Amino acid sequence: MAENKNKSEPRQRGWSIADFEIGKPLGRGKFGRVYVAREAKSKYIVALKVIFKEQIDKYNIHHQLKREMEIQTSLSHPNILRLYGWFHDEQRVFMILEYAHGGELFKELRKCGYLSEKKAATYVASLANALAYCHEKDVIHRDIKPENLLLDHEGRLKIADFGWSVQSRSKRHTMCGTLDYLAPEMVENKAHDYAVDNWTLGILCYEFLYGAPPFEAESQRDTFRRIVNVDLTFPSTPPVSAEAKNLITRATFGQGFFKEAVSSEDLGAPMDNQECKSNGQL
Ligand SMILES: CCc1cccc(CC)c1NC(=O)n1cc2c(c1)/C(=N\C(=O)c1ccc(N3CCN(C)CC3)cc1)N=N2
Repeated sequence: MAENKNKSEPRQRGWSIADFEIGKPLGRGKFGRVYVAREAKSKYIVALKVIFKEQIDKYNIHHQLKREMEIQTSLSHPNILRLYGWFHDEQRVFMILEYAHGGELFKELRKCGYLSEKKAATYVASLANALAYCHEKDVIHRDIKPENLLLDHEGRLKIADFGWSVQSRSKRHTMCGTLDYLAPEMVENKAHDYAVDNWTLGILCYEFLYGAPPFEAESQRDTFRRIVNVDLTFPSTPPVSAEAKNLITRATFGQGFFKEAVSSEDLGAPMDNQECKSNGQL
């Protein structure tokens, strides 16, 4: 992001809309629009997300927006869209986002119908790396879908829109002493926290390779039923390797596998009682 000519001097004042030349609109979400913009001094290209405060009040999304900005500013990974900073005026909140020149991944998917295994594998690997990074920082995105994936000028995948992400409660999940007396839902709860994103990896891999998500159905009710029954079928075309099908199966059916395989490191290493007492946390 733009820095003062004199690198050593931190920016004296916050950003304001006067610092930016606003370009064409890139899209609109439920709560605001995103424009391509250029920082006037450095000519650095960014995406400026504009959210009207009356929308924030109307939908009561102060906490969600605050959480989105805190989480996304704390993340720095090649496959996660950067949030460089933010500012506000009387009516609006502005988020200064990394500009992804390649646009939305789902448009590429809709244009091609489905992707080659090589390209799908590249995207799934990027997603897995980004999600592993998020999970190490106790962040769960929870809304990974093609519409929230962008491409940079080199075609590199960028996860955007952390509006539904949460900071997992894992700190309080660090187990004190033995797991032996914990109820299944406690043991599974922590493991399931992250599994929601891991499940999505399998769904997206399927959609990259077949052009549609695996549990699509006429009605939401039928989709729900297919998901809970993990009603996973592989069409005969396009041809997909056994390895790819295995990855999808393990990421979805793997839920059962995942539960059985939950081990202590998934739950945060047990702390000895002394540390627990000092932290006063479960
Ligand atoms: C408000 C819009 C919105 C709603 C909900 C979720 C999201 C995250 C994806 C967003 N977008 C968002 O936050 N965005 C943050 C962003 C961002 C969107 C973005 N780029 C683009 O949207 C874009 C679109 C098309 C494009 N071209 C299409 C035609 N091609 C020939 C040339 C390239 C080039 C760039 N860069 N940072």
